[in-house]
Amino acid sequence: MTETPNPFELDADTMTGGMRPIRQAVLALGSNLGERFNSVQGGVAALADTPEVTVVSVSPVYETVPVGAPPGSRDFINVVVLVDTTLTVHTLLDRCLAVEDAFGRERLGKNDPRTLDVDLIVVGDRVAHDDSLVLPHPRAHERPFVLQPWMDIDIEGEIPGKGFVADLVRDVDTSGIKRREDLEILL
Ligand SMILES: Nc1ncnc2c1ncn2[C@@H]1O[C@H](COP(=O)(O)OP(=O)(O)OP(=O)(O)O)[C@@H](O)[C@H]1O
Ligand SMILES: Nc1nc2c(c(=O)[nH]1)N=C(CO)CN2
Repeated sequence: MTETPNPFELDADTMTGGMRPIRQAVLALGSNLGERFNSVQGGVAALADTPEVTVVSVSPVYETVPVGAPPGSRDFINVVVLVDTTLTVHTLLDRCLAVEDAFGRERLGKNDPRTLDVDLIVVGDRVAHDDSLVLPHPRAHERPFVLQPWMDIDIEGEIPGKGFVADLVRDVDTSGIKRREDLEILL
């Protein structure tokens, strides 16, 4: 006889069946080398194509003065993306790195010009601190090119341990970031 499972009853199978919670993650994409907008557009499309990742929202496009980059570096194109995901944080990071590679990312010196950078800013309230991953991203709270686009699409955004994005953005200099009304990421 087959039994209809009771969805309200948690049994051992339910607990060990590999189900993972859906978390909202915030990702920041940037490019200051090559076809900057095309790389960011392609990066967002590749994330949207990822199993177990649903893109919920994409920010307006910003052109931003490079922060901490070698002299002569070109301005960045930056966007922020909100996703829902059941991937583990390390699988999500691996996917971000693979998307960077697919768009010709070369890993040269710190902050050297790059075709595509995909950073994990927060993943739910997960905290991580290992060799490959730090969450929340340790510099996001001081980066206008992350905070402003994030606030545009998530007025209640928060960096655990740092505060609300709407408050943090008031403490940074946003004079180096300009919205590109002529550009829009399409899904
Ligand atoms: N939250 C995170 N998001 C993305 N990469 C991270 C994160 N935490 C740690 N890393 C590690 O950082 C490594 C180097 O990343 P990358 O060279 O893209 O740094 P960056 O984006 O240039 O600089 P920054 O970390 O200041 O944004 C990655 O291989 C990854 O393992
Ligand atoms: N404007 C801007 N500056 C940066 C950026 C970026 O995406 N935009 N990324 C960096 C390292 O991730 C370092 N500096």
